[in-house]
Amino acid sequence: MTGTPGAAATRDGEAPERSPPCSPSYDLTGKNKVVTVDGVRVKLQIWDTAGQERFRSVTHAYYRDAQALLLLYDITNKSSFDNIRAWLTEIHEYAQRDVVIMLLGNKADVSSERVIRSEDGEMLAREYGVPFMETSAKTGMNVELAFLAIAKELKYRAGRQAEEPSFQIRDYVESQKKRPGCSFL
Ligand SMILES: Nc1nc2c(ncn2[C@@H]2O[C@H](COP(=O)(O)OP(=O)(O)OP(=O)(O)O)[C@@H](O)[C@H]2O)c(=O)[nH]1
Repeated sequence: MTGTPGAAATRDGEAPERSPPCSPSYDLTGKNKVVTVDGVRVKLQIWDTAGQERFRSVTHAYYRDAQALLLLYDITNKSSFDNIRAWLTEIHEYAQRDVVIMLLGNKADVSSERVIRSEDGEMLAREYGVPFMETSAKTGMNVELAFLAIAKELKYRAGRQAEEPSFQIRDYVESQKKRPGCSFL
């Protein structure tokens, strides 16, 4: 799932299935996930696209109707990071205009093999105006937060009341995310 829309989330509907990755302890791309946001259960249907080696063979139908796309790169793999721009261009062309996009730099636990600095991820995210954080499917760092932030955004959009203060997903992620190297995950 690296260098690709790692997970596309819709709140309901049909979606292609794909086996989840086996070894990491936390699954970024399980099929369904229910997240409780302010007492409301938001069901996310999640599907994983092919990896970078199959870049461009992914049918647009995979993400055309998605309400949210998690774009993952691997912090130990430069080409996965370089692919993100191409994906953002694709998404701009084919995805829903108001799709929620989040950029994730995964494998944050393997700092010894890091080739992409956090700042590079942050800069790219800023350029495209999307929230960013580093994650680890192995330790679970920021994994729940990624889904919670998406669920909060989708819930906010679905039930927005005029007097309700607006939910800013980027501010929320910045305030909640853990940085690699922090002793508390
Ligand atoms: N250390 C570490 N390993 C990870 C992490 N996430 C995935 N891996 C490992 O990286 C390898 C590839 O994981 P996948 O999730 O299959 O990668 P992928 O990019 O989805 O692969 P394709 O979608 O099939 O191209 C596996 O050996 C995983 O166990 C992580 O956060 N930390």
